[in-house]
Amino acid sequence: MLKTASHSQPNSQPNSQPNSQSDSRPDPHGGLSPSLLMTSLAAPLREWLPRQRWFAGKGRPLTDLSVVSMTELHPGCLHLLLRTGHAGSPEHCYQLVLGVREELPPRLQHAVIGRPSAGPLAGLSVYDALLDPRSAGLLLERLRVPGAAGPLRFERDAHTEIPAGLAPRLLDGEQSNTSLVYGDSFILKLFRRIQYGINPDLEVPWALAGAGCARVPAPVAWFWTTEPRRTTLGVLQPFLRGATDGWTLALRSLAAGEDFGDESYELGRATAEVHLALAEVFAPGPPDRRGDGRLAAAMTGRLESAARQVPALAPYVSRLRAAYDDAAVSGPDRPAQRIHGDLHLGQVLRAGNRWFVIDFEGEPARPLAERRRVQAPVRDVAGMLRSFDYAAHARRPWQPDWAGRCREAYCAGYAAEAAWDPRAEAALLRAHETDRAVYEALYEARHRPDWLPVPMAALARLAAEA
Ligand SMILES: Nc1ncnc2c1ncn2[C@@H]1O[C@H](COP(=O)(O)OP(=O)(O)O)[C@@H](O)[C@H]1O
Ligand SMILES: O=P(O)(O)O[C@H]1O[C@H](CO)[C@@H](O[C@H]2O[C@H](CO)[C@@H](O)[C@H](O)[C@H]2O)[C@H](O)[C@H]1O
Repeated sequence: MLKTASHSQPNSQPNSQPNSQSDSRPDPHGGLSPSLLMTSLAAPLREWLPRQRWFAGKGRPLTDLSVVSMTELHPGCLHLLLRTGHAGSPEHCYQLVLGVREELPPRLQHAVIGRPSAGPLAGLSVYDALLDPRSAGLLLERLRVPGAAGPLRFERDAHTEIPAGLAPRLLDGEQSNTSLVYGDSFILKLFRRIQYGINPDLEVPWALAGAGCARVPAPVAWFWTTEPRRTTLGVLQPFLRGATDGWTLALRSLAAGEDFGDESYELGRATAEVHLALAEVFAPGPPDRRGDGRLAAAMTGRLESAARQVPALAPYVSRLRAAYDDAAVSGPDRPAQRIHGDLHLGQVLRAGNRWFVIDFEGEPARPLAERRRVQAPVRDVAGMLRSFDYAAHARRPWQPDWAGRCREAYCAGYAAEAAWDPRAEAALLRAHETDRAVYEALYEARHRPDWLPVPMAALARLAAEA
């Protein structure tokens, strides 16, 4: 049984055994060194990367591109961890699965990355192999039959049956990562922007499943790399067939002029249930001691850093600081605990009449260590409240009353389950909402500049009220 792997003891070495899929040939890359590979790939990748939704360096010239690790998954299919650098910014690392063919058939034209004009791949077609059903199928096979390929390790929960040959399809829609759905039975999420270490999107659902929390789909297989250090790369979990995400449901409700109060109330209950389970399985931390000003200082630091990257924030900085200072008053110092960390309507799925919570990665722009830290549970509440505001903005004209009713109902549902009401901690909630909107401004500026006005409108409001 492989259940002892990366989850229950995230800092221990896993038990994976090489199997028949492991590369046993003396030179798995056929003489292709990473630097030689980049003589072919640098030019097409410079064009292609900035067009990807998950690429966090939009609008900033790419100064460096280098290979962190390179593994042949099967002939003509390379797994890459790629380091990117931008002048004056920290480096990022991305996961790519590249296919190489002489000619791309028409059905794969949408996956093309480029046709290198130099180096060992000159004249060949390079493409995103996750869009190729053959490579996607072979990836599932790797997970089904645990083992190693170069530095990559594939593991699974031996108790869950994963049938062979499930047909893959790429999940369409807006995503920060890339997900493949297999036979409507499983969904594999490949993390695109990689931060070294165990990803909370594997760690947290695994722990919650172990504690019997039925609000979260449990991981059934996963893969990770040993290079440059142990890092989660992808997670397979059951696909909730026929589920609809909260964002889609909220927009439908707005379009139909309907109330979303009952749904919001149930969502509040589901959030509290997950929080209670998290408090049970992960050790709590010392409360945010608001009185000592550390919380306000941390939020102010994030605001100032975001304002350096998003100039539109600058006019609001001094007023927004006041919202943080307001929170730095004495109040119930609730213990900090592991939370979702990036809770919004896109992270909740309703299947049947039940809400599920997914995507425990936390805010992708934050350092991994920070995302795995204990935080105030009110932060997740603030995230969802912001999401009602996003939905209300997505429908013209802006519908603040709809959002207001959702907020009240959501908090009431949370209070019914958690036995404390987030609304009773108004200043703290407001500070977290502001901090969250600052994060959103940074996220939108980097990934979806057209959406920047939504968090900016909230920040203008919050600043005016401060
Ligand atoms: N277990 C699941 N069952 C059904 N759909 C899922 C499941 N997990 C994720 N999804 C779908 O995939 C989308 C993206 O998943 P998510 O984990 O939020 O990825 P990302 O972090 O890349 O945004 C979700 O909005 C949802 O529509
Ligand atoms: O991709 P993730 O789900 O990990 O989260 C990131 O992308 C989200 C957008 O897809 C972003 O969420 C923001 O936009 C949503 C509407 O599309 C809205 O419901 C959220 O409230 C808002 O924060 C999220 O912040 C980001 O981390």
